[in-house]
Amino acid sequence: MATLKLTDVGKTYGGTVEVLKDINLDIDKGELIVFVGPSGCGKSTLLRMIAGLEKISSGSLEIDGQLVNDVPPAQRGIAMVFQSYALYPHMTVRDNMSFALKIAKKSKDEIDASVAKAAKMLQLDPYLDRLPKALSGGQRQRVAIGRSIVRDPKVYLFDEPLSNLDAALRVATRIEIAQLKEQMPDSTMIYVTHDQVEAMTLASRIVVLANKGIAQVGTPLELYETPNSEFVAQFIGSPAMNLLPGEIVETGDRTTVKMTGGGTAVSAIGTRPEDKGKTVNVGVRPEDFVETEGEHIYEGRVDITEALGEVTLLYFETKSDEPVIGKLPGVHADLRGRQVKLGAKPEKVHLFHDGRSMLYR
Ligand SMILES: Nc1ncnc2c1ncn2[C@@H]1O[C@H](COP(=O)(O)OP(=O)(O)OP(=O)(O)O)[C@@H](O)[C@H]1O
Repeated sequence: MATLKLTDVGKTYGGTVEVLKDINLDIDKGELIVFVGPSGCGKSTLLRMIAGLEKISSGSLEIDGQLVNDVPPAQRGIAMVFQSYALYPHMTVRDNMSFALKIAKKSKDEIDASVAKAAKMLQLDPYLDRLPKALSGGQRQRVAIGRSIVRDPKVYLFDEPLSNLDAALRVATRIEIAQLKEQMPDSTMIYVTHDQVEAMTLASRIVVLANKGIAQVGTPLELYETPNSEFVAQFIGSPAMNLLPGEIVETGDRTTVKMTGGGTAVSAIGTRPEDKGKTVNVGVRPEDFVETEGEHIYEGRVDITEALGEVTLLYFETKSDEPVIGKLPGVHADLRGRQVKLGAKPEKVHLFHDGRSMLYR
């Protein structure tokens, strides 16, 4: 349905507090874009500017090629779903879902057809005559989503829609949102969340916001496999990517790093002759460590094990404050106290210089 184009978008509150600057982003029709980033980085502000609930301080926002900076929210063809469902408590589910269409003076037949279609998509048929208080949190959120679907908006905006739900309901409702998206392949959706799993599973592309701007945009796997900075590397993935210091001793198609703590890392990221001698952080994801007899990136003792059922987290002893964490499938409580040497495949060894990935120079 709709494309969005943000050009040099910025937001300053009260003329002095700059929250966002130079946001450039093209969103294609049918995409589900997820905004993530540390608390206070401006995710909700950006969403609210797109919705028209917050004024855009600088730059331009186009929806389907039309400049909408000064178009009021109701005329942008956008529907927003909040974490608080904001349902009318005295109205039935049916009336809640019909309300906007009644205000828009649609015919009864049209309203009934739209509500029936949305109710079917969201499996709300059995609850249409109930009041919101007789629904679970997940069902209420589905009604809130249903209320936006009946309006057939060009763009759906979700501001942490699942954050009031308990863990099990979050999972169930997340899957429903994914199914809903499949049923509406052309709808454009933008979704703000704190939850890594929601971001990784729902997004066609993730936008990582930090330091007033966009740190990186990419598919979930692009961000996971080729983060452009230490920040993104450590923000996406849990536990975070390990970073261990070292110095480049050999450049070329493959790069060899002498580790400060002893040992050697080989990365498949290529470097130029002038990179020799540069200090770097070697990045390895917890699940990419393998025990080795040969060249190692880390050598030390397993300090603590955390068996989570499907995986065990291994916390290795370190001399610095930076933790070194490994992740193994299955239960391995017996590894505590063991002395290990860890390596990783060169394809899994990231290199960062001055906080930036050497892959992106
Ligand atoms: N009306 C306002 N006036 C002044 N500053 C504001 C206003 N609204 C938000 N801010 C500030 O703008 C920044 C971004 O807020 P925003 O709510 O967009 O962040 P967020 O990334 O959504 O945060 P969280 O993840 O905690 O919800 C914050 O530092 C916040 O204090």
